[in-house]
Amino acid sequence: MSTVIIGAGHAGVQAAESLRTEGYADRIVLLDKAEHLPYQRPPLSKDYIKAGGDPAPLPLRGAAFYGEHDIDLRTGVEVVRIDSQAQLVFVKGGEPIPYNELIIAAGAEARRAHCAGNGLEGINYLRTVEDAETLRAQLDRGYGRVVVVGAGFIGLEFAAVAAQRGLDVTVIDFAQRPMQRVLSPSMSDYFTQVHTDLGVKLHFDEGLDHFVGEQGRVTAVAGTSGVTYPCDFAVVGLGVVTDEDLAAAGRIECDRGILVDEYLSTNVPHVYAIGDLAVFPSHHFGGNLRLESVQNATDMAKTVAKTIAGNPSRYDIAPWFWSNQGPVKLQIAGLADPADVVIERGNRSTGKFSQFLFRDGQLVAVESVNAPADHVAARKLLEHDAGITMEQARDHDFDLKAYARNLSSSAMTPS
Ligand SMILES: Cc1cc2nc3c(=O)[nH]c(=O)nc-3n(C[C@H](O)[C@H](O)[C@H](O)COP(=O)(O)OP(=O)(O)OC[C@H]3O[C@@H](n4cnc5c(N)ncnc54)[C@H](O)[C@@H]3O)c2cc1C
Repeated sequence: MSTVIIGAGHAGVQAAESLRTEGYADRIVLLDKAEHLPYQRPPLSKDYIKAGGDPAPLPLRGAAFYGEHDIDLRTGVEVVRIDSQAQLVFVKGGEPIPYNELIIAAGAEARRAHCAGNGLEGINYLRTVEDAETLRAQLDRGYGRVVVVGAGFIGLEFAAVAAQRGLDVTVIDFAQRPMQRVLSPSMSDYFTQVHTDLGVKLHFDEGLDHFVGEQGRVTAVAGTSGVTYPCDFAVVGLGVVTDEDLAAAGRIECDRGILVDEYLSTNVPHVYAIGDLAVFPSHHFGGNLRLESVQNATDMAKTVAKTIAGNPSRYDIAPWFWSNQGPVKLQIAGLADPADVVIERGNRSTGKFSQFLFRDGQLVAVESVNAPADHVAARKLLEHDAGITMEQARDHDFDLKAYARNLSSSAMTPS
């Protein structure tokens, strides 16, 4: 008997560990096409590219961990095909590997810019440690102009570091405001100010039209408004795409990711999908959802491990996320919608506050700025479906921490 895991990222490594924690005693084979010891991605747009940042990517687990847990980690091994009838995975240049249970945890790739000039030198993405190394080398010069395409989390995290390191930073996005897809409008406004204070020039309603180059290297980014932004290099942060080919060839259903049910099972028996590539039914969202976060990857991994170890478990967790941008640690619990009613606690002028978001009178999300205690309390509330009322949120004497503490406790660790 064996479980094969495709992808040794946050989801795959956690799944392997959790299988052992849950008492799974059979063989675990963990495959990754990257050559590295599996590493953490979030620092790549944060501490790793700061001045004097970590010399090497932070490993997800120490090198000894895999042997100690009898996990057969094979790096530099790319899965090229799944035969779900014969229960085999085919790898590049190697023998097919049989499985009894298969977990697909292959993550996602940075979405490429499809426009004229996209093959020029100096156009960068930020997903892997190789990408981060290239960018770090540019940042180490400590000067120059960079244009960031995309005001999402990764683009803005990079922009903040680059500005703090003395570069001239411009960000363009076809959206109307920073992190539009995931933040309330008033929190976006706050981040506009944060980045402006750092010296970042933000241009919204400005799509990427094409890249301009000389002698094979990018020299400017042309926006859809007709304005051209000169640069020495560019960073593209347009989100991610999942590789559906691998799954589709194995007759596994996909729709902008691999479709799973609440047990994280695909339509094919004994095949599960977790992490960035899994599209799952969410009662917190009220529909199908695909999330790109460490919380989602690790919690899905823990859930699927329980099921495979003989304790079928549903995945139904209130999502949470964090992002570091300049002086701000943003933490989000739940999922915001632009139409939500916002109640602010704390004072944004102090740089430490939270926004409580209500939909139809129910608490649905909390966005916290440098307020980790609020975030931890919010996660507890949302996890227990024990939202506070709008009156309580407005009442600054209401003791949120005490209220959350009194809810039956569950394992929670602030990131
Ligand atoms: C720069 C950056 C900053 C981020 N910051 C944050 C943050 O602050 N907070 C947060 O919550 N999230 C953050 N994220 C998102 C978070 O890192 C992802 O949600 C998380 O990595 C998803 O884990 P995963 O295991 O699903 O995918 P991944 O971590 O992408 O792992 C997938 C693995 O599968 C391997 N693989 C793919 N295809 C194959 C194949 N065919 N054969 C073998 N191996 C394969 C890949 O090499 C990879 O190692 C950040 C991401 C990036 C890139």
